[in-house]
Amino acid sequence: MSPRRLATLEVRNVSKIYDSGGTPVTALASGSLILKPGAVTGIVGPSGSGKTTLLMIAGLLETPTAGEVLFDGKVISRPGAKLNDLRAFRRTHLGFVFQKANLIPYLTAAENVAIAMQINDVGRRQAQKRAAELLGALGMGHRGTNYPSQLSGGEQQRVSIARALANDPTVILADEPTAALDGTRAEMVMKVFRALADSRNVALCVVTHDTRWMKYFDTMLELEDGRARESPPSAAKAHE
Ligand SMILES: Nc1ncnc2c1ncn2[C@@H]1O[C@H](COP(=O)(O)OP(=O)(O)OP(=O)(O)O)[C@@H](O)[C@H]1O
Repeated sequence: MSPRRLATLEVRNVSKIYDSGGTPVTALASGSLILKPGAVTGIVGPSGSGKTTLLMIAGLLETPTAGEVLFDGKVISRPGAKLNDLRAFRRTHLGFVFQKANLIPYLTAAENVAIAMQINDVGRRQAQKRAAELLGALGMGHRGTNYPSQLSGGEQQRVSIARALANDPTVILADEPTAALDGTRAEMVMKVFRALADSRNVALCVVTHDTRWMKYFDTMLELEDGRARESPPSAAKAHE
């Protein structure tokens, strides 16, 4: 595995308009993000305000209708970009955590993490060793041989975080990662994210409805009707 690059991912003035059966739907009128090493950025806002759309554009899973995405100062995505060509870049530099852990049911926890490295050409032995280390760091070292169905929702989510970390990403993008968890497990996930930023310099971006988590954010972006506005995390109080 090549050593991780510390770099900033910047989403600059993007918008997204979908064609819904001939009718244009503005999912995101305007948004910008700067994800720096060691910083946790929260994206908050009501349902339908464009949070996931912005995250998908940042994660190179959607192209913007206007604007651009830069990594380390170089443009990597813009309108019409071929996202398939960015697959290798995504696998190397980005990690994703979703609301549902989406683990492969017939693989153990350790195999679910290792396979993310093996598809990046890491040998089986090395992948298994690192999978065990990552699960251990997330308090899941004793559950590596369990299948997803044998794990609680919070445990599955920790496995999915280990999987997101497998290739030592520069940036982790998380979409409602705590929405399916109870309070204690949700808080644990947020603490893990904060620790990843603090101790490993990962740049984190977390989409959430839950303003309880603003204490973990360095920067917060509020979306309303597809428009983004940066505010200090303390301003999230207004949502409560
Ligand atoms: N592929 C698509 N085609 C058409 N409209 C879409 C598409 N994806 C999203 N939208 C619309 O764009 C708007 C923003 O969606 P988005 O999922 O980004 O919002 P969100 O803030 O993440 O919502 P939630 O909190 O409910 O997940 C919504 O009105 C949605 O219906």
